[in-house]
Amino acid sequence: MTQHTPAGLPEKIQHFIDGALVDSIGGETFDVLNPVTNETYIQAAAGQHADIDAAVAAAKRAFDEGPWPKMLPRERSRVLHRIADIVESRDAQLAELESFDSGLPITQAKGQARRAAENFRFFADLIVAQHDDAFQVPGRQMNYVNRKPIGVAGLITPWNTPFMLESWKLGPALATGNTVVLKPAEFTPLSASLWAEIFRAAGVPDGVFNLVNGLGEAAGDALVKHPDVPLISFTGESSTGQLIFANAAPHLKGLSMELGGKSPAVVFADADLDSAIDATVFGVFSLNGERCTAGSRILVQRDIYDEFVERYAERAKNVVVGEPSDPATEVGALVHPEHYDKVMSYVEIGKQEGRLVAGGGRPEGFERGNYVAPTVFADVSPDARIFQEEIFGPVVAITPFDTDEDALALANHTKYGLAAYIWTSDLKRAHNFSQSVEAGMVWLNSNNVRDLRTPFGGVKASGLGHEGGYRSIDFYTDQQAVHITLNEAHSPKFGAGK
Ligand SMILES: NC(=O)c1ccc[n+]([C@@H]2O[C@H](COP(=O)([O-])OP(=O)(O)OC[C@H]3O[C@@H](n4cnc5c(N)ncnc54)[C@H](O)[C@@H]3O)[C@@H](O)[C@H]2O)c1
Ligand SMILES: O=C/C=C/C=C(\O)C(=O)O
Repeated sequence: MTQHTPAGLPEKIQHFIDGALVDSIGGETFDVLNPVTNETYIQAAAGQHADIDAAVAAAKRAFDEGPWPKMLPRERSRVLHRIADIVESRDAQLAELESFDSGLPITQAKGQARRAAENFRFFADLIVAQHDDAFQVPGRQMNYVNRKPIGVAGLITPWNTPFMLESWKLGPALATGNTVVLKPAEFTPLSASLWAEIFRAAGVPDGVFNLVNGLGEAAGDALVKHPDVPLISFTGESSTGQLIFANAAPHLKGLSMELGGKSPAVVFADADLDSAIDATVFGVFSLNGERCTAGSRILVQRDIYDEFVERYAERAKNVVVGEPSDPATEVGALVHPEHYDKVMSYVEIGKQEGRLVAGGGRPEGFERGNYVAPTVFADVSPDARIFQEEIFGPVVAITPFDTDEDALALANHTKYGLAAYIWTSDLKRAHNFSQSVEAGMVWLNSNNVRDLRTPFGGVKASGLGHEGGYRSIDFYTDQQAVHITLNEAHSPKFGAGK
């Protein structure tokens, strides 16, 4: 298998601080691996405390002294629209880079930049239309809300769909007038470099957007602990989220946490089975299974269980595993050998815990690279590790249930609460189930499609707060309440005598 290498790879990956591409102050670098060969294909600057200090200082200066937070919404909006236009025009290039760096199939990497662009457009339009609350108490007082950017936002992002997930934070943080320091995931730093070029070309002032690459324990940790960074928006594993929560506590920072998941797809006997199978196969094998909202536990009503398992396993065996740049590929290479080892360890655990009906290891004909055959375990008990723990790869657990109550209990029997998918032709059941299932997002008889303006987030160990649309605007702004007395007659007159 020959791998297609995208044109225009940079020589190295640098930080972008105060409008300039720079190496780490101490010259530290780390290796970035190609997931198809596991060879180092590029070096990236490894940010340390001092690099984060420099980036935060630039962002703080740009916030305190620069034009960005003070610009008229109309002016900032124009810049954001220019960003969107450039991002959109680079969809094909971005898809190639993303697929090469992360191992995502090229067909699934395509369109992500367009989605990111749409997100910028939404916030560009919203800040122009934005109005805030005012509460009148006639003849007595007036109260209104002053919405203000907060300062330097620290954005920490994961390696699955990196560019798009970065855009979910960059769009609203910048639209509302904050300045930012982005620390992208170390497994996939390539696409984030594009932001530097894009923001520069769109006319974003120096220091407004800063990028520091590096490991979570060094660059990420320094950003979280920096006293001049009042906001941290984090997407990643729940365990990392817990650590960040603790590290941010001494500063009482604003936190938005989009964390892991082990989302149930519940298939009732009255479901449209063809559509349910299409969606549940896509739900865990798209994006290589490296998807926070993956439907990685499928709960199937007993009456249709055997048929479902049989049909599902057949489909999984037919999913095309291949080189990420091949347009026929449906599942590519996992992002990194460390992650591959983790996923493979769960495949072995699954063989002890469930009945293997598809996959179960490396697909035939793949001697190198992080390839895992789409793997399906049936008859998985609810206390099994592969039912409870996020695998984040092309591995799914199927479990039977009898009644609606059983289905709900199984769906909620996990520490996570990100997404839930429900398949039934009974609408009342679907809506009742949605009300009781512990999930931040529910899809009813639906594939994983959604509008980016809706709130995105999880409950329980899957997160804290929501991103998307107005929720993001609220996170990235202070809403200062201003109160005015209109009539002194109603004011207390302490000490003025009777
Ligand atoms: N809920 C969501 O919106 C959503 C979306 C995508 C991914 N995810 C989750 O992300 C995880 C996969 O991503 P990952 O493996 O990159 O997650 P991760 O937690 O390992 O890393 C995420 C980011 O945090 C940084 N980091 C690591 N340790 C840190 C520390 N001590 N201080 C500060 N930063 C630190 C990393 O360098 C990286 O940039 C999965 O659990 C997945 O479910 C959630
Ligand atoms: O892993 C997270 C990626 C999810 C993508 C979406 O939910 C989306 O594009 O709406």
